[in-house]
Amino acid sequence: MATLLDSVGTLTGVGPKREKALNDLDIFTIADLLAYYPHRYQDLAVKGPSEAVNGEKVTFKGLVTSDPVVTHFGRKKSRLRFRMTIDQATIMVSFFNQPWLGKQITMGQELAVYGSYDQPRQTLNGMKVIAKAADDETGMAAIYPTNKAIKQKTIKELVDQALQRYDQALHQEVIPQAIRRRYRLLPHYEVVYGMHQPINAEQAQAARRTASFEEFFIFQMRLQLIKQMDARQQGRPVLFNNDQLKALISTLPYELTSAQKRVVNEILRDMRRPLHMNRLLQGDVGSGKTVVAALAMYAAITAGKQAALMAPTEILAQQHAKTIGSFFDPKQVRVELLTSSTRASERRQILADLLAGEIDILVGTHALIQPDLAFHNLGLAVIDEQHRFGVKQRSTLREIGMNPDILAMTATPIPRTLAITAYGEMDVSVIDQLPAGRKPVQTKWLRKSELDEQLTFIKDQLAAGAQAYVVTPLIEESETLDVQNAQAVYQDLAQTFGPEYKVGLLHGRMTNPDKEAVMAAFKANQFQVLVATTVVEVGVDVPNATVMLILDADRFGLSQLHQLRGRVGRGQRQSYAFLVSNPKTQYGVDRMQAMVKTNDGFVLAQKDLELRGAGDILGKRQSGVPEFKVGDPVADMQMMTIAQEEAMQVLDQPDWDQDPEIKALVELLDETMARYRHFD
Ligand SMILES: Nc1ncnc2c1ncn2[C@@H]1O[C@H](COP(=O)(O)OP(=O)(O)OP(=O)(O)O)[C@@H](O)[C@H]1O
Repeated sequence: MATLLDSVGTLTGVGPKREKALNDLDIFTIADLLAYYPHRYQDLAVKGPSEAVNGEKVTFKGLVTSDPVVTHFGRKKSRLRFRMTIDQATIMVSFFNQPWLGKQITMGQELAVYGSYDQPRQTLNGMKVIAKAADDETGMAAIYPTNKAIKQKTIKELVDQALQRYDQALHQEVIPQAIRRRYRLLPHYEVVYGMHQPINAEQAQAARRTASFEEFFIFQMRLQLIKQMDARQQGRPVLFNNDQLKALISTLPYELTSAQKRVVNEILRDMRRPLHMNRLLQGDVGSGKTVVAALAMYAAITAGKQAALMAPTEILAQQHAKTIGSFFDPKQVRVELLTSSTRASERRQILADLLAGEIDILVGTHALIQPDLAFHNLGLAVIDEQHRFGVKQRSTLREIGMNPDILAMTATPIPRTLAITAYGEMDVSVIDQLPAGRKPVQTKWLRKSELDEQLTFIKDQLAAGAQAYVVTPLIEESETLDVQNAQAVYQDLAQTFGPEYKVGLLHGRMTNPDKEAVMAAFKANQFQVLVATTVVEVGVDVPNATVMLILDADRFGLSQLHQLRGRVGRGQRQSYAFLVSNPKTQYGVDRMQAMVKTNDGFVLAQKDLELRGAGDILGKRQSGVPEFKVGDPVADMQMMTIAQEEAMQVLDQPDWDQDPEIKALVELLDETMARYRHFD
């Protein structure tokens, strides 16, 4: 029987070559083709000049009342003009650069022309001649996104063919009726027809609304299903020793904040359950995520398991290994660091000890997900700065790591709706409180001309024993220029602050051991000013630093600026962030003002989301936010939230997939489930 999962290759006129071209547009099945919606429409409804609006695109139908005249200008440009009488009115029609039309148009002919209407001049700037426009014809011509190998016309014909052949199948529903009623959504076949062949703009819009919901709903059903399957599959409780944990907590140099205590409990509850943990730990910069991770790892150790922590950069891996090591008695808990710069002999030893179960915690970078690396008994994997690792790495981790519990940490506050899109399959814990005694960072925006004055202020801070970061921006994506710029700033400031104070330099072109050496020296206060490119962006922790000076601050996104600012204000002293910039646009001004106004990462992330979109918050390359074809998860946040809630409720019903009414949905998800099983 024909189903929507048939290959597009089954359509007439689709040979192997065309099929390949369709595949390039992500069209594999009939369902994909029918979900390949137009991105806009041309209103082809025939109108008279009296109904037409100036500047609007219209179709006029009338009699050609003059011979068409072609005028050439230059070598390639031309204009074709003729008069047309429509009802009682006469207008002039022009076509630019289509001289061949002159041969097809003759005086006395009935003609329909689509174009844009200039009312004061009574002219129509023609775009296309419509062959057989009947008076009663109404309609919108769908315009599809295409590639070189596939033309508009081809897509249109294939869609028409599929609509005819698979009409029956379109009567199966994607969204359960109760949900459709609740949100006044259209039945599926009306959506498909309304998207591809709408009669008017209103119908197209109504179809798009339901189509967006369908897309979100299917997406959420997939995520929630994955979550369910994830939870069902692994059933190994981590039976930790509460007394040992309490003992460790009592040795910490500070009291945990109540938010830290709450999330530790959330994590421990997950770990103890015979289900697989997949949890995201969110906390604003400096909120104290590291100690939470350390406690979770220790819990695994008391249960006789190992733990791993993956960081996005070597500097961070190094720092984490140190901090985490400092929480434990080295005789009881062995922490090792493994990065790509670990020496071969040392690496071999680590691998052997890891397999023998002699290492309790392994901290590292991507170097941790190598195929030759095997744990004796990995119970928990902590992934820092989650969004820099993709879903793929997460599954590799599964493959090599015997499917441990996963705790992902991110310092980038993610607005809730974005979180349910990017991390919908994870449970989320939020540390929404900073350790006591922190003074909010004072942020000031200054023009370049005011910089010298501030340097004096910074000098005073250094005199009081504090340290300062100076950050130089990315210049037009060129690392060489970045480095040159950072070097120039470095030399400049070495003059300004020297010889009393020492200045260091850190940039992306340095080798990892060099970077580490610089960071370690800065942390040890061997120099007081660190000039750096954005390599210091995430996670670096030097509590004695109280000044963050960011040059050309308008080149950074809000979330990035907030991350940078988060490098200071980590100790008891008052800290300062100076944003130096002369923004050229209102948008730049808005961003500087937002930074001055609030210290709340969530507020800024929300603002960034509104101003720049999701990719910028989560990092362009690995945003983790899936692309949507029809719906816009930012503009339609509320709809996404509803889709998630409804999807969860559907999945809560035991035999939801037996409902014959939503057969189309079940079929779509079957495929996902199969694919997912294949990964495991
Ligand atoms: N409960 C607490 N009381 C006092 N200080 C704390 C507490 N928890 C953590 N700290 C300290 O706060 C600083 C920030 O902690 P941590 O480095 O874990 O932050 P983070 O959440 O990882 O932030 P970022 O994402 O900015 O790196 C550290 O110097 C840490 O020692």
